Amino acid sequence: MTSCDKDCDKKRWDSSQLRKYDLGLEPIPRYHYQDPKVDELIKKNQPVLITGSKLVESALQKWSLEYLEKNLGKSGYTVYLSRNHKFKYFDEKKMLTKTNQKGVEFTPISKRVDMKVSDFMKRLKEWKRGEERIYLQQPLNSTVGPSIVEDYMKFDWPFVTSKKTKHNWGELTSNVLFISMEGNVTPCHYDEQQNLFAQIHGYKRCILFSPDQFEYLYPHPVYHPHDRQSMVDFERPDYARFPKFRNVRGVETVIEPGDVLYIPKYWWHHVESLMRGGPTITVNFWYKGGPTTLEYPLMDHQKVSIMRNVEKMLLEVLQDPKEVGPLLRSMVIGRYTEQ
Ligand SMILES: O=C(O)CCC(=O)C(=O)O
Ligand SMILES: [Fe+2]
Repeated sequence: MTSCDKDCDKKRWDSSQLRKYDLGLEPIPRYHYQDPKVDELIKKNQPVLITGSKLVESALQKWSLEYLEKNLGKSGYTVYLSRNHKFKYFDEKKMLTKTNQKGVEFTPISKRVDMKVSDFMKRLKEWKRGEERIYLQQPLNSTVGPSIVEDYMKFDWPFVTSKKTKHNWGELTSNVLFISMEGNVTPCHYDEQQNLFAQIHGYKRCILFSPDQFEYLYPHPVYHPHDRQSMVDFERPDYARFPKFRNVRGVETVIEPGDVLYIPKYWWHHVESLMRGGPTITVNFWYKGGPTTLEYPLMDHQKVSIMRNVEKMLLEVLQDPKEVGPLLRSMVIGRYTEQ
């Protein structure tokens, strides 16, 4: 990764702003948006950092915190609160409640609240060490004000639509707006959609792992509220429990305003707003995967999808998440394992 420790015209960030992990990482390739290598990589479902595109140019200079506060509108926005710097996503529908007996007993470490943008911005500005950290994550919808609609319409839609068409993606499902405090971390997880991740303000470090790293990253069971998230805490890996994590291999980059990172579906990603780098603003473009043809040998993400379906089916027939593990163990241990 090109750090800006030295030899940079303008020192934008340095490696002391990156959190430290014991991981084997290579750089993510970066190419100008007109370089044919971009589409070669996307075709192969490989990540690529796309530079020089005009995708969110209409927002680049304009979308300051003040502008967004003034123009996002008065409705409530989804904000996560966390006691530490980690914002590990959880699916409330998978939590055990009176009306959901199939759910898992679980106490989330972060909270989801509805907040007016002005309250969020006030907390962001006045935040002091020791207070809960905050992270706004909300799909852009029709309640945003007219100026934001205008900026949005001026995004380079021909650019993203040509990617969608060329690579046979499905429909655009959402554009999530992320407004983060410096130092916030979205821990390692994968999504089931294609993602063009467009940086608008500040710097984010993105660490990605291929779907073939499944067994090194130990995802929570599918029925768990932390479905699609790694169980490994990158800062204090429990190697006794997750021994294969020592062998995980990934790629990384730091994105800056104007950069667009292609995060292929089922690729794991860990995202951190650089420490002491100020707040960050990102908009993603999430596209459905599109139709898949079953060609053999299967691709690694297709195997992950098969595993997800097996887990879902077992819960469906067993009706109790506690029974899924024992059944899988008695099916596999000693029969499909060496021991
Ligand atoms: O920017 C972040 O913190 C997380 C982004 C992410 O996970 C996504 O766009 O899928
Ligand atoms: Fe994600």
